[in-house]
Amino acid sequence: MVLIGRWPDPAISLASRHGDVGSQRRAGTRLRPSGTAASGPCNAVTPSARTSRTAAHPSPPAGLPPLEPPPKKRLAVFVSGGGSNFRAIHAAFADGGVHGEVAVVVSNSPSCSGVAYAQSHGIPTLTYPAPKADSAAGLTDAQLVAALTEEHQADIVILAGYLKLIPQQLVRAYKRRIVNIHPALLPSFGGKGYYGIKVHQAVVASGARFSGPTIHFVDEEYDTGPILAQAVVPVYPTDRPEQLAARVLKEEHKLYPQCVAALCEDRVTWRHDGVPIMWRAH
Ligand SMILES: Nc1nc2c(c(=O)[nH]1)N[C@@H](CN(C=O)c1ccc(C(=O)N[C@@H](CCC(=O)O)C(=O)O)cc1)CN2
Ligand SMILES: NCC(=O)N[C@@H]1O[C@H](COP(=O)([O-])[O-])[C@@H](O)[C@H]1O
Repeated sequence: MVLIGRWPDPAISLASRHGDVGSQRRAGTRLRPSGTAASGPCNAVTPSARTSRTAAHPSPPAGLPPLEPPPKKRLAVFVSGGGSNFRAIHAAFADGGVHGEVAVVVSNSPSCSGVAYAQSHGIPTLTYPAPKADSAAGLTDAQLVAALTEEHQADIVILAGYLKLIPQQLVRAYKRRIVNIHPALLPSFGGKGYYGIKVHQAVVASGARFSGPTIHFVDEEYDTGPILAQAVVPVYPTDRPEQLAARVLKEEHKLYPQCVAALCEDRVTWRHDGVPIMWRAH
């Protein structure tokens, strides 16, 4: 796998910048969970972030109360099927690798295994939109926004294999706080009709030699929001779509938890022209 990233001046410290994620809810400045200034941008966080977080909890100056870590970011995760990306993110939270927690899971398919996994771990679940067959069973757009902002107090929204359009009302309520994972290198092979195996069928049919996951911020259309991170895998001319899907999915499960960690630790800033930059914890 080859990682592609932009490399502005690594000396810039993120500690003096405000991330968009979570700054709406916090008053004043707080020590970031890792307690360290970020160093250099990346499109994926290296495993060393975990050790730097351990090393970075400073002992308070004599006579002062111990520093309290900031509250964990609360995530709303949207799924439609197996939820393998949700499980990868949840596992990263469980081992303390990411300073966040899943507050609620939302699905258009209440019987999908992603919902079953959430319920087996005591995570509340919501249905949006209502399944066609039973319109009484799901939330309206307004009810969804109220549930996430008031009842569950979600800081960040994560789309993980979710197959329905996120409504304008939610996109506006969570400006620069909703991300999605797409199994191809956007802007290619994205948009309405490009989901699941259909994406990989199109990539193989095109003769492209590379593919890989894209993590992007969500706007009001499918797959057109600003790109946060990508990873690249080879596409072989002999590949069947299922083989490519498995190769890409393996990279999804590495890249998404790293991006979610950066969002939870306020290590994402925005370039003047609206391009997001993910900074590596050192
Ligand atoms: N407002 C946004 N909502 C969603 C986005 C987004 O970028 N902005 N991303 C999608 C995820 N996605 C690709 O990453 C995607 C999902 C589904 C479709 C699609 O064509 N869906 C079909 C219905 C499929 C079904 O019901 O089984 C359709 O709309 O006709 C395209 C891209 C999640 N939401
Ligand atoms: N356009 C959206 C899309 O195709 N998403 C894709 O659905 C697959 C299943 O996700 P999951 O195993 O996390 O449910 C994943 O490959 C994800 O990238």
